[in-house]
Amino acid sequence: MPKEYRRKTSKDFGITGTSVNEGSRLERRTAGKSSQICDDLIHKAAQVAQSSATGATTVMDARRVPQVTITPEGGGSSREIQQEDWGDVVDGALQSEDDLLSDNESKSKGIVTLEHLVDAGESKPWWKLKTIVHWPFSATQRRKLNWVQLAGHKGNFKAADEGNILKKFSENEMQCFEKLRDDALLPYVPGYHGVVEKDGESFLHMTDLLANFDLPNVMDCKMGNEDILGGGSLFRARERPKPREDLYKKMVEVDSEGPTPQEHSQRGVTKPRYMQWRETMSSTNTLGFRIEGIKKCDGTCRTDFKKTRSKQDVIQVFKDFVGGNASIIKSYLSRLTEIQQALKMSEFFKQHEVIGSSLLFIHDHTGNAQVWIIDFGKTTALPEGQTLNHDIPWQEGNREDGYLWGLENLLHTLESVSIEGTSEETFCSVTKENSQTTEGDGQ
Ligand SMILES: Nc1ncnc2c1ncn2[C@@H]1O[C@H](COP(=O)(O)OP(=O)(O)OP(=O)(O)O)[C@@H](O)[C@H]1O
Ligand SMILES: O=P(O)(O)O[C@@H]1[C@H](O)[C@H](O)[C@@H](OP(=O)(O)O)[C@H](OP(=O)(O)O)[C@H]1O
Repeated sequence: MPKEYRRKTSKDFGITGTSVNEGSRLERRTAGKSSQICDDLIHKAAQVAQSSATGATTVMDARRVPQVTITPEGGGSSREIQQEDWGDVVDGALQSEDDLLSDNESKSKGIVTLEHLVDAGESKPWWKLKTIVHWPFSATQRRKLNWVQLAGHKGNFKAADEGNILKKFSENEMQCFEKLRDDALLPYVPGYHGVVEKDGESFLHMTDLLANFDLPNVMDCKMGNEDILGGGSLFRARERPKPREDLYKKMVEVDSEGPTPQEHSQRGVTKPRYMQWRETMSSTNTLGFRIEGIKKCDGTCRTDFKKTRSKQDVIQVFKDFVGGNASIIKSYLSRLTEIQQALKMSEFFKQHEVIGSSLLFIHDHTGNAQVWIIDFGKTTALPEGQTLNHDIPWQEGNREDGYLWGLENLLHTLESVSIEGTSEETFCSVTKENSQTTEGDGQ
């Protein structure tokens, strides 16, 4: 099932939020081998329901890996996760949409060429606009776009009119954009221009954040944690998840000792297990954010940050990303502080579990440096009257996403970059090869 359809249905999962735990902070643990993590999870799972380790933590404190229990659909009592839950091969029908293997080759790792959906036929009404009346689209505007996509699947985005892009439709994301129209976060999210439909396929029409930059440097930082059993993707795979070979291969590529003996023998890893492993290997569990990918102005791209975990590692990546430019770091810090303030004022943020969202950092040689909040595909509204803190640890049922905790750590990390200073400045010269748009395709 295509990802967009999976997303479309996510609102229908009947997510039942329970009381928000305002209380304790748990220490997150930075574990070594993921096999140890898995064992540890199983041993510690019994403590989850009553997990009440108390004590204030400072922002940069490492926290404990969230414990996992598997909750039957429709509520009911939780049970502890068992080794076989991770490794159970399910016969017959697929148990979850995430059991479907995703094609790793289709994951975007940097520069992509965005195609237009349009056909040359001027007389045909290819575009049916749902929420905007006028589509200012002429043949001369139909350029292919050399674009930067640091996460998600290739093909999720299409070129649109000048300065805009189309993203495959997701109900969650559309609802978020609609609500964000009147929210304090509006200046920090891509401009949203409605839903566009063509041949039964829908897209979100939004601002291309790269459009005002010249040879942009781009970084995607994924914020917060997955809600292991909540509105996030693991929710969909919680019941007897099926081991996936593609995830097993991705795990082995990073750490051959990552899989447990059972996972090795079945050559499969379930999605919840993989996602937890991802969080533990990267800085998500220790800092509340992780770097997903970077594209630099020289055209080079990196998405191999799965093991970038310590604060010092992250500092190093940021230093390299800004190429020694202290004023860029200063601009980023100031923009992040604004975002932090806006988040604290935002009604939307209070009422939503923000999962899998990223901060997109963009700067260029002119000194222009901005940060935006992107990707609301897995962001879900809480039940009426419920709100989140976003800075307390996740526990089953509390749906806390750790977003503000991650942001605070991100600010501290950038402050450290600023204090430590940067070595030498590097600049990019404009070349035809890495300029953003290519010639019109004549359609
Ligand atoms: N409005 C935008 N302007 C410029 N670049 C964007 C914009 N939205 C997304 N991107 C780029 O596309 C990448 C993927 O975006 P996004 O996370 O929204 O896609 P996705 O398909 O929902 O990803 P995932 O499957 O990981 O959730 C980002 O890392 C960024 O490089
Ligand atoms: O970053 P990685 O290591 O490549 O791992 C992917 C990443 O965690 C994505 O967020 C996730 O998509 P969702 O967020 O949509 O769940 C995808 O699941 P998928 O393989 O089921 O698409 C994972 O494979």
